[in-house]
Order: sequence, then C-alpha cells, then structure tokens
Amino acid sequence: MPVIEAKGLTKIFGRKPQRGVRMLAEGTDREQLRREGLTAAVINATFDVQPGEIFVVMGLSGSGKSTLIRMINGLLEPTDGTLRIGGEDVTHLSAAGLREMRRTKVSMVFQHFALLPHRTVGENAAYALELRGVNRADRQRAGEEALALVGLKGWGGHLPSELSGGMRQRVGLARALAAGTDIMLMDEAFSALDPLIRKEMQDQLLELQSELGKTILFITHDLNEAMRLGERIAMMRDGRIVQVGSAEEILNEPANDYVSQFVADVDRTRVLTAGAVMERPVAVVGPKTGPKAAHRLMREHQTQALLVVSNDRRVRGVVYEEDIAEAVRAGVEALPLRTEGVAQVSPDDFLADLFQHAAATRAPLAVVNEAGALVGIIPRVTLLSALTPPSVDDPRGDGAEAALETTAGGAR
Ligand SMILES: Nc1ncnc2c1ncn2[C@@H]1O[C@H](COP(=O)(O)OP(=O)(O)OP(=O)(O)O)[C@@H](O)[C@H]1O
Repeated sequence: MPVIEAKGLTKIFGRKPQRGVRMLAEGTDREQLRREGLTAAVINATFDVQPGEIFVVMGLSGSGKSTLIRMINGLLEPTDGTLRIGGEDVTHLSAAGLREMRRTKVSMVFQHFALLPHRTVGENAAYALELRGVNRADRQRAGEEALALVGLKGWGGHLPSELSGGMRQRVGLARALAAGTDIMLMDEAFSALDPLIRKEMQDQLLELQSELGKTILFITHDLNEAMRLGERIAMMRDGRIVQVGSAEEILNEPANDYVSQFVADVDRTRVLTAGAVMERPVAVVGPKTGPKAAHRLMREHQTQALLVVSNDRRVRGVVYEEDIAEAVRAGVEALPLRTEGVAQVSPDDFLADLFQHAAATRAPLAVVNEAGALVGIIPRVTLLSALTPPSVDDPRGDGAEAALETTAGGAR
C-alpha cells in the first residue's frame, strides 16, 4: 500500500476556487484562469509514494512544489482531488485531525532549519516529543539518539547559534528523526547549504534512509540533487506533474520536449550508475563448457568476449573470441581464460568513473555486489553510448556483448 497517495490533487488560489476547477475541466488554460483572478498552483497531481522510497518533486520556481507539499502536511486544504496518507483519507481533515496527523505520521525538514534559537540543540532535536507531552528523560534520550544518527553526538548542550549552517540542518534532520514518524517531508532542505556540505548532507540522507527505511518526499529545484536522491522523480511544470520516473527513465525517455530540454545539459555519466544501466546476462552455460560451445555462444550473441563466473557467481575471468578461435583450431579442451584486467565495478559507481575500464578492455564490465557476486554486466557499447544521449532508433545501444558464461546450472 502506498504511504502517500494523491489522486487529481488540485489547489487553486483566489475567490471561489471551485470555479477554477470547473474551468480547468472544461479545458480552460492556466493563463485564462489567472486573468480571472485565480492561480492554479497545483493541477490534477496524481502519484503515489511507496514505503521506504525517496520520492523527489522537482520543478522550477513557481511550478507548484511548495503548494503540493503544504497540502501533504495539511497546511493547505486541497481544492479538488483526494489525498491519502497511510491509507487514511486526509483530504478534508479537521484542524484537530491535522494536528494529530502531523504529530504522529509526518515530520518536516525546512530549508531554513526553523530551529528555536534560545533552546539547546538537544531540546530542538526533541521538540516534537515535547509537543507530544513526552517526559523530559525520554525526550532527552530520543534527542541524543537522533543527534548521534546525524553525526552530532555530544552537541546537545550547545545553542544553534554556535553551529555552522550544515550542522544546523543536521539538527533539523535529527528533529524529524526524533519525532519517530514514518514519513519525512523535506522542502528544499539542502538548498541553503554550500555545495560541498550539501553533497555531504545528501550522502547522509541516503545512508540514513537505507538504515531507517523512512518514506521521504523531497522537494528541490535542483535537477542534479533530484537525480542523486530520487528513486523516482516527479517533474512539475506550471502546476502539473509532467513526468514521474527514475533518473534513468527521465534521462532516456523524457516525456516531452520540456523535460528533454531540462535534462539536456545534465552530465548523464555523473547521474547514471552502473546499477542503473547494467543488464542481466543473456546467456548461461554449464560448468564444463568447452571452447567450441563457448564459440557458438559468442556467435549467437554476436559478442567478442564472455564473462566467466563460478557457482557462487564470482567472476573468474574473460574469454575472448580470438583466443577461443585459436583454441578450437588447436583442439584445446579448456577455455582460454584471461584473468588480468577484468574490471569489476560496484552498482553504485557512476558511469563517469567507468570509462577508463571500457578503454582498457573489450570485455563487458562485471557489476558485482558487496559480497563479490555478479549481479549484472555492462556491455561496452552501453557504456560508450552513455556518453551521448540516446537516438530514437537505438535507445540503449546494442546489447550484443551481454553474453555470460557461468558454471551454475546445466549445459544448454
Ligand atoms: N497563498 C497563495 N496565494 C496565492 N497564490 C499563491 C499562494 N501560494 C502560492 N501561490 C502561487 O502558486 C504558484 C505556485 O507556487 P509554489 O510556491 O507552490 O511554487 P514552487 O514551485 O514551490 O516555487 P518556489 O520554489 O519559488 O517556492 C505560484 O504562481 C505562486 O505565486
């Protein structure tokens, strides 16, 4: 079940906003509404956020991001559509219902930290619990735990004014964590920070999220930040969501000209990771495969290199077509395996860091997980084509090198 579910969510500012809903339904555009004194800030937003997901809403200034998040945290009542949080319809909750929702389900991290200046860092971190009436000792413990999570162990007794901007935002994050809600809304939370600190905070958020599994809705106007953080990204323009997809989908299959122009300047190789472009191996053969069978396989898949892995999916080496052809001619039984220069990369590596491997070898790159097991391969052509945006005819490049030999399973 989605944690946040929006259906046709619409917010119109101005007198008699329902009038605007009707006009939109009749096909009147946003500009005409504006001439009538109505601002359609969010129009027909439909999306869901899954448990444990980082969902990014991305758009330029004025595209409707803040209005959207303010509906989700109950500060604005939708003009139309429905909103469910944790399965509960919260579209038209009473003031008391909204307070309760904010106390128990949703916490918020703001761009300008919103810390209480005369309270200590520890008190700020535990503030949500104070509002909830939790006793001092429990508050203090929860506050300290949350500060430790964000790397501020021992800072609880200081005042916010004694902290740098990056540290203050960590307190903001700790406050949301101490609140213990499953959902965190982050509104341009890192936009006020210097680039280096900002990157550190992004890393920390990703790390915390993988540990704690929070559901995060993150708002930003920065495409690179969106692509770094978002498992899925909703692109907003003029109040409408124009595309929802992973960074890779948005880069490779932009929904319209607006999105493609938007992403045109992105350095794809610093956004796409090995994990995002890797392919599942297309060929699997048995343990005792001889050069002849391997040669056949290579021709079948039009590849000049095969990765060889063992039963536990550890990469053992590469065989090249030229070696195989030679082995077949000479009647050799064993595969002519080369073990040098076999590049193993992590799913998290950015493509930009992989080109040197592609230049050094003709073999597909082996993508191995932390345990050292093969999880996918990246054909060299994929890597090279990532340097240029895809053409319509050949969106992914030719996957022909995606052949793999493994000793797992029986011979085909
Ligand atoms: N309370 C309000 N009353 C009237 N119009 C509003 C109100 N809040 C926002 N708007 C308008 O709604 C539109 C969307 O604004 P919103 O702040 O949601 O965009 P945004 O993408 O968050 O932009 P920014 O990053 O600049 O905050 C804008 O045209 C804005 O002027």
